[in-house]
Amino acid sequence: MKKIGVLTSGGDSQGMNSAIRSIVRTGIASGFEMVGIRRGYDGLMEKDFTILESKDVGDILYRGGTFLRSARSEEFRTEEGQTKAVNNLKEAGIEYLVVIGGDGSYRGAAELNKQGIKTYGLPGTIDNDIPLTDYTIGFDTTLNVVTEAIGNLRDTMSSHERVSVIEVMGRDCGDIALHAGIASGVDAILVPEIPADIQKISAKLKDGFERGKTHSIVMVAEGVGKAEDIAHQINEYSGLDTRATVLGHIQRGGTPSAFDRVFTSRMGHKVIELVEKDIYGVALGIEKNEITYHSFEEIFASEDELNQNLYKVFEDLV
Ligand SMILES: Nc1ncnc2c1ncn2[C@@H]1O[C@H](COP(=O)(O)OP(=O)(O)O)[C@@H](O)[C@H]1O
Ligand SMILES: O=P(O)(O)OC[C@H]1O[C@](O)(COP(=O)(O)O)[C@@H](O)[C@@H]1O
Repeated sequence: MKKIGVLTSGGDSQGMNSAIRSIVRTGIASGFEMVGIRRGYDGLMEKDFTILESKDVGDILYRGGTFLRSARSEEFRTEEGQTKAVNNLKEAGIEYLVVIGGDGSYRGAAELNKQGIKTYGLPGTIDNDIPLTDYTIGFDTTLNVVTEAIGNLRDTMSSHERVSVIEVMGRDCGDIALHAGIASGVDAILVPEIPADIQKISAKLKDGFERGKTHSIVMVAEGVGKAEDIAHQINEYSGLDTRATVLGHIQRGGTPSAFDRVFTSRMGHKVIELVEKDIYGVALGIEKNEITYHSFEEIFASEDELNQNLYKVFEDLV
C-alpha cells in the first residue's frame, strides 16, 4: 500500500485539523496508508511518525490548533537536517508528503521535492500572505475572532471616551488588519504595505471627537510597529486619551469558521486527487471559489499583494 505522510509546520492556524481529517479520510477511501508526522519538520527528523486511521481524526473538525502539533525547526533548514528527513521518509516508505504551513514550510517542502519526495503544500497561516490563493487556512476564523474582540473593546473605549490602538498579527502582510478593520468599522488602518502619516491620522481622530464621537479605533498590523508606540504618538499629536491592546496569540485560536472547515475539506480531497494523478511539487489554494494548484516555483516567483481596491473601499468609508 502506498504511504502518504501529513505534517503541520510554522505557526498553527484554525482549520489545520479539518484539513488533516479530510486528507486522511479521503486518502484511506482511495486505498492509501496515511501517516501523521508530529511536530512539523522536527518530527520528520526524529521519526515521530504515527499511522492514522479514520477514527484517529474523529472529534477534531471543530478544534483550533493542530492535533499533530507544529514547530519552527532550525535543524531542518540545514542541508544535513534535510538529508536526515529524506532518509527517514524513504526508510518508512513514505512516498508522498503533504505539508500544511506558510511560506517557510513551503520552502522546506520544495527542497524535499527536489530530493525525490513527492510533496504538496496547503496554505496554513492566519496571515493570508501566500500568493496564488485568495484565502489561507485560518484567516477567516481569525477575522471573526478579531472582530469579536474589537466589539468588546469598543464598549469600554466608548464609556471612557478613548482612542483604542489595536495590534493584530501580520509581520509583512496587512490582510488581517484591513479585513477585520473594515468588518469592525475602525477609523484608521495601518498596514506594512502602505506608509502611514500618524500626524494626519491624529488630526482626523481629534476632529472626530470634536464632532461628538465617543471613541475611535486604530488598527495596526504588527509589521508596522508596536501599538504602544503608535498610541503614544497619537496622544502626543492629539492630546486624546489612548490605550494600546495587543491581541497576540488569541487570534490564532478558536473553533474554525464554517468557511475554513469547508475550504480545508475541499483542499484535502483535491490533494488526494493530485496524488492519484501523480502530480506533485505543487501547493493548493482557492481562487474564485475553485480549488487550484501551482508549482512551488510559480508560487515563489509570485508576489502576495495587498488588495488596493479593498483599501480604497475602506478609505471611502471613513
Ligand atoms: N528557506 C527554507 N528552506 C528550508 N526550510 C525552511 C526554509 N524556511 C523555513 N523552513 C522551515 O519551515 C519551518 C516553518 O517556517 P516558518 O517561516 O517559521 O513558518 P511558516 O511556514 O508559517 O511561514 C521553519 O522552522 C523551517 O524548519
Ligand atoms: O507563534 P509565534 O512563533 O510567536 O509566531 C507569531 C507569528 O505567527 C503569525 O501569525 C503567522 O506566521 P507564520 O505564517 O510564519 O506561521 C505571524 O503573523 C506572527 O508574527
